[in-house]
Amino acid sequence: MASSEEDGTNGASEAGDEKEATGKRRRLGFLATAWLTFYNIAMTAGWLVLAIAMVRFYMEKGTHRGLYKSIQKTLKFFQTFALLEVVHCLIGIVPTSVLVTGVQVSSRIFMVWLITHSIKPIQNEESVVLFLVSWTVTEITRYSFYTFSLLDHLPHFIKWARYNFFIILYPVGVAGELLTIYAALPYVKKSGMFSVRLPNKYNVSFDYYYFLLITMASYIPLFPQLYFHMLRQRRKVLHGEVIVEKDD
Ligand SMILES: CCCCCCCCCCCCC/C=C/C(=O)SCCNC(=O)CCNC(=O)[C@H](O)C(C)(C)COP(=O)(O)OP(=O)(O)OC[C@H]1O[C@@H](n2cnc3c(N)ncnc32)[C@H](O)[C@@H]1OP(=O)(O)O
Repeated sequence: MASSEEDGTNGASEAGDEKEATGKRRRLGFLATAWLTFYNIAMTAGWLVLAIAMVRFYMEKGTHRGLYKSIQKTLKFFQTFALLEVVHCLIGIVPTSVLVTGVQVSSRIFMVWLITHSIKPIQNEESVVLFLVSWTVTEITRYSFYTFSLLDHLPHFIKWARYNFFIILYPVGVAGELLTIYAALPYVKKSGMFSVRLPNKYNVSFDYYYFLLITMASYIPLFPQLYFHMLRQRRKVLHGEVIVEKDD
């Protein structure tokens, strides 16, 4: 292998990467780096456990029916734990927008707790498998990307996967979520769950059925914002474009 004196490039670029990585670590500080490394390893492991459990269930049962019930505890724990990512943004230990992360995490928490946990008749819909598989592949990729980045040993495939898988997985996952909410509408309308009717002493009414319709409509303006954010990140990381993010 040519020595750095001969080509003057390998050594310089490697030194530059090392300096940038060290700078990033220094910028974060030891405690933040240690916490984020632990957090990302734990989340990678959690979503890997979920992936293995889903594959084993399907191989043993040959059907998706009952799959959600078999993995719901793991899903609820690790997806709820992801709320910490909003805190990471708020305290500034990750450079992500609070708004972007907040919308992403709230949509997941909404799907896990206010849809699939709360509306049992839709737990065996194929659309649930659609978003579960999308989420799982995405999160294993994303958290392992963060882990390897913090450890300064980022495999090229992980970096490539982080900024390419979402191109397909994001729309597929959103389709799964919207189809699941749509499948829940008849039950929500008939049961009147989570709704408050007039007259009541507070003189306030709330209809969960119409709330779900509004939530589905909110995907139209909100999802493209997240998707374009990822495309900007992709251009920045894979093509070295300098992206000046407007202050979110
Ligand atoms: C009450 C009802 C509410 C309902 C709300 C409805 C809203 C509906 C609209 C929204 C619909 C979305 C539905 C979601 C569906 C799916 O997720 S389907 C599955 C596929 N999904 C994806 O591919 C998206 C995955 N999500 C993300 O990537 C993130 O959540 C993100 C916030 C969208 C983008 O992440 P971001 O962090 O901005 O990009 P990165 O390039 O990964 O990171 C930027 C920099 O930050 C560093 N960083 C971030 N987190 C960490 C961490 N944990 N540890 C260490 N470092 C971290 C990262 O390293 C980058 O650093 P730099 O390299 O220095 O930039």
